[in-house]
Amino acid sequence: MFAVRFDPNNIVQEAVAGEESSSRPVKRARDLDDEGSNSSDDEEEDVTEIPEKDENGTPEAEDSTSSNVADGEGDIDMEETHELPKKHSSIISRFKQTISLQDQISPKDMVDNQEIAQEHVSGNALEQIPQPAIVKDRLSKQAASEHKSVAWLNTTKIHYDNSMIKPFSDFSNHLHPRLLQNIQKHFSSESFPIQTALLENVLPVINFSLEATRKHLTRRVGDVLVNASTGSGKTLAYSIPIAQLLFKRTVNRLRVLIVVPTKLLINQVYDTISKLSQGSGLIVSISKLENSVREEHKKFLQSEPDILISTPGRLVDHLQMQSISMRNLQVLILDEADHLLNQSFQNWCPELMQRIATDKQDERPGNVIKMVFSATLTTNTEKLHGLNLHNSKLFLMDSVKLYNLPAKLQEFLIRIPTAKSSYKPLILLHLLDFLKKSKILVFVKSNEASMRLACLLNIMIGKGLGQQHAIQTINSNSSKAENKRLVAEFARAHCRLQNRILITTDLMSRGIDINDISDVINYDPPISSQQYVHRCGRTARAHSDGNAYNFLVGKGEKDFWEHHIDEDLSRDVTAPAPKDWNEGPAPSESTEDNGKALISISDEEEQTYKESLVALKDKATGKSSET
Ligand SMILES: Nc1ncnc2c1ncn2[C@@H]1O[C@H](COP(=O)(O)OP(=O)(O)OP(=O)(O)O)[C@@H](O)[C@H]1O
Repeated sequence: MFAVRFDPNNIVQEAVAGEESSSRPVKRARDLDDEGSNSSDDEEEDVTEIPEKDENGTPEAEDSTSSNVADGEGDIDMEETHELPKKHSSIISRFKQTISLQDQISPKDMVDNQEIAQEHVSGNALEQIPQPAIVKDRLSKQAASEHKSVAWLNTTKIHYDNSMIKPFSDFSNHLHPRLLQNIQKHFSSESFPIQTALLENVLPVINFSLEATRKHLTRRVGDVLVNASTGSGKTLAYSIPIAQLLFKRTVNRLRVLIVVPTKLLINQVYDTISKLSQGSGLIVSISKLENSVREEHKKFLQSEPDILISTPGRLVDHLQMQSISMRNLQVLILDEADHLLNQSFQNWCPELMQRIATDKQDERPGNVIKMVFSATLTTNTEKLHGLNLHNSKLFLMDSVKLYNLPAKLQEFLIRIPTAKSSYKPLILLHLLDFLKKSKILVFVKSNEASMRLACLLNIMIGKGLGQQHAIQTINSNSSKAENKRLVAEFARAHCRLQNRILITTDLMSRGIDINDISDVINYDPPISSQQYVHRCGRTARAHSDGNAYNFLVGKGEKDFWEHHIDEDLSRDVTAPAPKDWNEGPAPSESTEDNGKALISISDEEEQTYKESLVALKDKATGKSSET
């Protein structure tokens, strides 16, 4: 998982050189893939764990992609780079999309090619090669935005908004009484907006089918795509309908399969469904890498689960071992679907689709209800097409921008002049001092950078620069157990006396549900709008407040944020607009000029900072660091 090993000798050169060279992100995922797929999207199954070996002693297939993970930058989706035929079909598919978009352009918006041809070839005897129409800028921007979501065109859009909060008791006619009781007891008395939207649309159809004829249940309900912000309660949104569907089942058969990308998510989903299904006798099973596949195989044969939660790799193992049958499958759920669909190992998706068709002896779409959830739902036509969707409804808030941010997220842009980029760690320390009693995640571009930064901050604090903060880092030098312990400790920690800070790579950007993280700092910029959404989504969860701070060095990073991240984002009408920290006011009662306070560095501080860098180097090379 953590492929980049810590090289202490590089520690100081990179502390400075790395900061200086970071004014423009080097390589962007957007350049590689429309989806912005990136290293973190190929991470293995447990954010806190080191790659495991399978029974033969070889690394698990999922881990094979993870060697790129720790270094957030410059990573390329393995599938995109190595599977040429697939790449060709993707290019052809995009070409077709462009042609179809071009068909929608009205003649008045075309720029006359002939005129341009005249300009360029006059005096030249060569004949102009026919060119596609050039679209005027206004329309090209609009077309570009539509082009991004062209994969969603053939869906019925169901819009919802943040006002759609309802008491769960309003659904009492549609929910089994015990299920309603479980929801109110373990979760909440009110549904979140995406839950309201989904329950209103899906529950009546499920209940009608349960009472009338079950024959066409799956096709009647149709497929469900959900593009809802991080922390909006998607897990409960899909768990309630499936609990309602199965609450009165009499024979245990595998009827619901939930595929998630990480072990951590398996546990969260299992916890939710177990609480919901109390009193129903439903058998909910999980399948994950740390369990013995043979033990699981035996268990599933002895007692077929009603609901199985698995990661894709382990699912394929069970399909191949015939541990489970898809014959009675009614619902397939893909959680964090964009992440899952970016994973191509073991060809899990086509393999699963093929197996469903074979076991059900029905290859037509609609033989299983597919529910596809993400905060950054894929806009890749090819990937959605592979799911064989039928009568699909797309739940979304905004049809112009791609992704929604949590309603109560406040974003800050902290612009750092390129000349000051080598002081980034010190500027970070200023910010940490500014935030009080906070639980903070700091995202950096690589595993090594996280270790270096944590070490440097602790040295600076030790030398009297800034206040006391509890700073930890998730890194590969620690054991699997140690990383797990650190995350658990961070989740439990109170911040009454000092800030709790976890410095991490994008390993922590998905699937972490810690509701009291108050601040996320993008110390190194994310490489795509998707990554930004997931990082920021670790705070402001479940309709709580949260802040995201974006360090933007020089014009390059600011432009990148504006044109490649912000452009894809939609914010609720009541949500605060991003604030430029340099223009204040910052989230503090302080009346001083916060922007300057953050980036201005006194001579004394500069001196101590330089000493800290030397101490860091000494520490890395094994010399005594104390002066
Ligand atoms: N109706 C509700 N009322 C209060 N809290 C809720 C409700 N529904 C869900 N939650 C809580 O909100 C938190 C976030 O939910 P969940 O993890 O399902 O979000 P998500 O949309 O899947 O986020 P992400 O995309 O980041 O994984 C959880 O702690 C969950 O228990």
